[in-house]
Amino acid sequence: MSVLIYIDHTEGQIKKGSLEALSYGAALARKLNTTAEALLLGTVKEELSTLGKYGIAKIHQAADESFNAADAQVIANAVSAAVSASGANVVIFSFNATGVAVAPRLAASLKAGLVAGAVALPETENGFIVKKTVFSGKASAKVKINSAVKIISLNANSFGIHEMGDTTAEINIVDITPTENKVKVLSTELIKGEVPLAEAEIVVSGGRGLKGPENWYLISDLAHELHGAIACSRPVADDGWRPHHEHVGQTGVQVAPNLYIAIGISGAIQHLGGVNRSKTIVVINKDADAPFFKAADYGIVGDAFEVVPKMIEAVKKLKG
Ligand SMILES: Cc1cc2nc3c(=O)[nH]c(=O)nc-3n(C[C@H](O)[C@H](O)[C@H](O)COP(=O)(O)OP(=O)(O)OC[C@H]3O[C@@H](n4cnc5c(N)ncnc54)[C@H](O)[C@@H]3O)c2cc1C
Repeated sequence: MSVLIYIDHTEGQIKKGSLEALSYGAALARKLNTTAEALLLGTVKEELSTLGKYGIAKIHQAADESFNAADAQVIANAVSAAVSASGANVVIFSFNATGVAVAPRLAASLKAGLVAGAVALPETENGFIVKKTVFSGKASAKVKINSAVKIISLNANSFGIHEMGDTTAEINIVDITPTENKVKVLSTELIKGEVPLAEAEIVVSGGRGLKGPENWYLISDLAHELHGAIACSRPVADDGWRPHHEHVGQTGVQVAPNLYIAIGISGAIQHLGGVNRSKTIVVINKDADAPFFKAADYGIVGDAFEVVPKMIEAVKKLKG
């Protein structure tokens, strides 16, 4: 019996959301009086044993390089094998693209109950009850998992990353080989020079209040100064001002940065559904009654064309 946390990675780097999942899994293991173990499929640049500082006792690694580009079904098959071998009864994923694709497949194969998008540690006094957000973050629900193996995917920024001290994790190389890929990724093209939106710590986002694509320099200049990613509301992408991969919201990319700056965006529920997991939200809008202010941590009522250049200057001054 143990808690097994799946370590997600890209380009040789462990994703920040996985560090949060490790912290969450370790806290859950302490609550259940058991051990926290982690699973890495493929290879990363980091020294794995240092992940002990998040409270992880043991890391199982299946180091076959082809896992680095495996599809969700292959990963689910491998995690399933690791769960059987380690005897884990709780499996934790990040609620990101990998978690969304892999966790349900694993649940089906293990006949396990899954709660996707958890926001707190489970209550374990009377069963195993997990709190999650529903209706695009407008409400929360408590879900009881009754199956022997339980799977949770954790919403970003809902638990935090917690270091426990300089403990070293034991590394256990496991003999799990990838099953055959049903699909094959022939090539991937990374957009160069841009901070990837879904992983960004800071996102600067613009809406129809910017009036047109010719004014987008306000968004890109601020994003550049803050080393942030650029995003937009859906109508901005629909009107062709910006590419669709930058559109955030219920029907676009879901983001959970430390800082989300919304400029000239009204704050419609469909937009908020994709950004309300951000740690800090700053809203700049000339309409004091814009709904976005209700979701904001900080708000500036003002004209973007006056406020944003001043912000850019202030950031430059701070950096200088
Ligand atoms: C099924 C469905 C799914 C949808 N999915 C999404 C989604 O995923 N993402 C999404 O974003 N939308 C989505 N929408 C659209 C959503 O309902 C809103 O229409 C959209 O978010 C509004 O975009 P906006 O805030 O940029 O524009 P507007 O609603 O036009 O708001 C512009 C804002 O800019 C402010 N403003 C104007 N001038 C200035 C200025 N000079 N300085 C500062 N502020 C200024 C205004 O006060 C206003 O608040 C969806 C809609 C539907 C029906």
